[in-house]
Amino acid sequence: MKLQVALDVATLGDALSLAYQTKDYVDVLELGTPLIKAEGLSAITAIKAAHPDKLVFADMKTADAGELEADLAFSAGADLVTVMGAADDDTVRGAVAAGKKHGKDVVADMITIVEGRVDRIREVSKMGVSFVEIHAGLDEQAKPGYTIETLLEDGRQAGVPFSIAGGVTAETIAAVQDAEATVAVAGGAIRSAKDPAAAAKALKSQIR
Ligand SMILES: O=C(CO)[C@H](O)[C@H](O)COP(=O)(O)O
Repeated sequence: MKLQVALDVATLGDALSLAYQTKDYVDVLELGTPLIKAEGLSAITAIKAAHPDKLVFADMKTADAGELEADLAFSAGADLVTVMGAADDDTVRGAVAAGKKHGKDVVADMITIVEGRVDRIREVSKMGVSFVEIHAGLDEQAKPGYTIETLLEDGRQAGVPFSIAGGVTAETIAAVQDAEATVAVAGGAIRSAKDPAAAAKALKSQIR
């Protein structure tokens, strides 16, 4: 299982700093959606230039114009780009077409889909995405009673490659691996730690 750090910060300076602190322990550097909105696609280019040996994940969360938006992100240097799993099928297929053109990967972000998530995961997988991100966003996580277990259960059922995002911590990462996720995404557990490098190292050390 790979470890992905979500650089959920609002400035390129903060993103470069967090990436630098955690680079020895993570496989994938994710530019969070707010970062891309704040700094633009050139932030993707800057992170890739600083870390050419890492996979750079642009969390575009594209909801329309899939081919155009994915093409822009890949052209800026992204290795992986997200499209909303809830988007129109043609949006997903468009993003996949851009991925094929660049020889890179498209990930369907299943955020906001709760009911019928496993069915939609299987549908988008047939459209050619490389894997799905089973994801509870920050707002969903803040609701009372949220547990990562609902994400893991859908991953076990889906029968396709998946990542997990939404509350991956030192306490939950072992369960994420047991569910056979291909990638664990950690944002707050690293970003909000007193020592982000130590937090990333602690997560990585639990990956078998
Ligand atoms: O994409 C995101 C929000 O839309 C976050 O990067 C992702 O949810 C990470 O969450 P956490 O901070 O719980 O690890």
